[in-house]
Amino acid sequence: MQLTVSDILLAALLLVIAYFGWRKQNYWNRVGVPYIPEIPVIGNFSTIFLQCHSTFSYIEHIYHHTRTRASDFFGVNIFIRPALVIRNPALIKKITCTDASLFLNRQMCADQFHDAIGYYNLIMIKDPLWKQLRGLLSPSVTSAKLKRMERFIEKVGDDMVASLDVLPKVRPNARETEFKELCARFTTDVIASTFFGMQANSLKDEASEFRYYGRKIFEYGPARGMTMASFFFMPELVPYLRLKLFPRDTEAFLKTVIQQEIARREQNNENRGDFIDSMIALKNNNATIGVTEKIPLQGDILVAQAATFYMASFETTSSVLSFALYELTKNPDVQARLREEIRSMIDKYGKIIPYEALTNEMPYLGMVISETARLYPVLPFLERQCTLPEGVTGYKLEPFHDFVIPNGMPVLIPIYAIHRDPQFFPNPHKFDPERFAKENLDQIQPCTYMPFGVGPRTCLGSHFGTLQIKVALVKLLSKYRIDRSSSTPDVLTYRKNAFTLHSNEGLYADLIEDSLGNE
Ligand code: HEM
Repeated sequence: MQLTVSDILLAALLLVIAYFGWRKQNYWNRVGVPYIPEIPVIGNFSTIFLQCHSTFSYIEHIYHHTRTRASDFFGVNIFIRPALVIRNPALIKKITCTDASLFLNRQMCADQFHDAIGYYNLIMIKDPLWKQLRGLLSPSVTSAKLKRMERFIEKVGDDMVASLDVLPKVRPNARETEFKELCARFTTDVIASTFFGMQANSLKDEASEFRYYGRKIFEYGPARGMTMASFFFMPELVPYLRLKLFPRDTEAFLKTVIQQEIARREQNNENRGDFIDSMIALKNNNATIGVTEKIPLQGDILVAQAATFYMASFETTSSVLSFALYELTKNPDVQARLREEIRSMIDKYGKIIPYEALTNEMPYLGMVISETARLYPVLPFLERQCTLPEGVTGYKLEPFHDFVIPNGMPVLIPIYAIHRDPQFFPNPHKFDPERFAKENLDQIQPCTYMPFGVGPRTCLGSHFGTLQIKVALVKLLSKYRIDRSSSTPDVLTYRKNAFTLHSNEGLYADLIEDSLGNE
């Protein structure tokens, strides 16, 4: 038999693949950490990358795997890179809070040179630039700023109810709607109005540009799905493939509208006290980030901040809001109690419930939202990367284990699986807002409830997101009671090609006119 050059090359390639496969499998064996067996070389997340499984179901599967369920943590391989998944809440606390300074970064990363908007933003950027940027952006979401935004959110809430009022009736006083699209339109209009001072009109106009381009960010067809998976699972590939965090046309749209708005306000000397004004102030004060090289917050870098707040805001908030409405549909007792609370506030304050009352006087509303965010966390896992000072090669996990996390290793915190673990939340699949009643809060262990993340890198918009959900629920439930419709799904399954929690099923319900308080 004669061997050709291509036979020899193929054999050599297979040998290299087999060697890497063996080394990877061997890594977790060598360091004595339980691990999830995988397809050699391709790693544990290949089926996610190829969009065969939902990330959420897969994370839950490996979390309860017989090989790992008794351990504080276990190993997985993200293609050829070993990563650690942490199960033990005390260890999560140690890594994300006590020793947070060594785990400030996420491993996902955009291309610094060809994707300024994807790279220079709070979600992707690495410390120390992250700390500087967070310090500059935090003042734009203080409670004083949120209080000022409330009237704009109320206005969008009224638009949302008006958009329901014109739906065709399926029975006298009953209309049917689908909550996912409704909520995405609500949160799109809110972020455009409150942060950018613009009318997105997505509740009124199906062809709204804001909604069209926003939808494209989270619409994961095969190409976009793999692009997003590369940011998470293979960040090294991102610069080579020139991948961009935002779809190109969405980026162009956001760039144009944000730059035009900045220019318009500067020309007219207009100040609305919103996010765009904060961006203008940063630019005019010559704010910079960077240690040796100072990078001015101007041009694309300024746009990057507005664009990522837009991305981080509308999908997350609408996800929690739509699942809350779905659970209220399925749990009429919870809904009745919540409507009673809303009725008492309307009796006290009238139709516009002040910011302070929404925040401090509606405990049941807060409990319903907290329980929704437990059962339906937006992300499957949080991720961090071990980043040690020069000269230090490893982070010791003692007294938990003698394993030492090497510099650069990704660490995953499987929040979806932890939130649904009966050890931490008895009867975990039951929607039970009582878990978050004041008298029950001490039963929730630290670092078992993390819908907004944990530690210094936690969500910057958690209060803003919660406020939007509160306003929307109050507006909708003061006018309508929600009933099951013939299309309300009993059980939900999750999309395989999404990194945020998305049901395959539409969240349909009947809206029954049943106004609280005087019209
Ligand atoms: C209910 C709605 C929301 C949920 C459930 C949510 C959830 C999250 C989660 C889980 C993280 C990762 C935290 C971590 O790694 O520890 C995050 C980060 C972030 N979120 Fe949210 N989010 C919501 C709304 C918002 C809103 C409205 C905004 C903006 C106005 C926003 C802006 C951000 C930003 C900028 C980060 C990155 C923070 C950093 O790395 O410093 N989020 N969010």
